[in-house]
Amino acid sequence: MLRIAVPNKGSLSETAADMLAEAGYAGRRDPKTLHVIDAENDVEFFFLRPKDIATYVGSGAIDVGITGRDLLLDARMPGAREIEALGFAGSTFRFAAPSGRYSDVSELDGLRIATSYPGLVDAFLDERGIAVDLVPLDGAVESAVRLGVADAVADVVETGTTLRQAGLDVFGPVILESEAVLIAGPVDADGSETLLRRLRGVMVARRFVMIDYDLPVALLDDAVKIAGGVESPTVSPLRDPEWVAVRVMVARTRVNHVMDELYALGARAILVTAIHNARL
Ligand SMILES: Nc1ncnc2c1ncn2[C@@H]1O[C@H](COP(=O)(O)OP(=O)(O)OP(=O)(O)O)[C@@H](O)[C@H]1O
Ligand SMILES: O=P(O)(O)OC[C@H]1O[C@H](OP(=O)(O)OP(=O)(O)O)[C@H](O)[C@@H]1O
Ligand SMILES: [Mg+2]
Repeated sequence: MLRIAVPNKGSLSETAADMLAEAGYAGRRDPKTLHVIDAENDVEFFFLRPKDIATYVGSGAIDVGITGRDLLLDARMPGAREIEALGFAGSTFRFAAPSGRYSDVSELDGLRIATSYPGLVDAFLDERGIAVDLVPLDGAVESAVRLGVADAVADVVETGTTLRQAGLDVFGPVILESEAVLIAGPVDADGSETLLRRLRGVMVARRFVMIDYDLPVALLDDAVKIAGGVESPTVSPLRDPEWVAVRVMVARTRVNHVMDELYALGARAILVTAIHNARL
């Protein structure tokens, strides 16, 4: 059985569980459940703290897992590696301090830096020959400067709201662009390819919709320039020989622009439908 680690709580847990459910796996009904056997799919799930998942996977105790790229690097487990970005929980990892206090990371030498990702920050600063006094905290790191335990922080930034509310601004280079990732251990486990293919199918279904429309055949080349599909649009004849029906996948984020442009070109009966799953 393939052993899969899934975040038991925090920002990653809900979407990770949703993706696995969409991929056809059995979930858990009770948030306190730590272990689920899905015999039909020949996998078992271990619900673990996201911070610990790279440790389990890197040691080989669990075959694959869902965690954050930042958490994977923070764990510094040589046996654990990213095999696929999963397209959710996107964030950047940044240094921040009271507005205008520092402009470059080199100014941090000898200062106190609060973070809940000491492994990640240490590796980044080490590479640049900067020695700081790391203050490891569990969360709400943005308050550490105001409360006087640190001169600057290094933390997850998504919208920047938490930083702004704490009177902090980012400075220096982007330490890391992070998102949720699928990780694997030192050996390729049986069944991990199937899991990966299923999760890719779920990502396609989340990212794309299907557009169908009717179009005068003379306009087909122009229409394909607007929406070319993943490989090539499907074109079917209509009873009227001057017209064709076209079917094409479009990124969800672009769908309204594409509809506007196709309509302006002369397409009619434009219909958008959801994709529930896919294997490309
Ligand atoms: N606001 C956010 N936006 C996007 N990703 C986030 C955000 N906060 C945390 N993450 C990501 O979630 C992962 C951390 O999850 P974890 O559950 O350890 O912390 P958390 O979501 O802050 O939960 P908690 O602090 O409630 O325990 C990291 O990969 C991090 O980049
Ligand atoms: O840029 P923003 O959109 O404000 O998001 C970033 C914040 O979100 C997370 O905090 P969370 O609420 O998980 O609390 P924590 O710091 O205790 O982990 C993260 O640790 C940042 O503090
Ligand atoms: Mg948090």
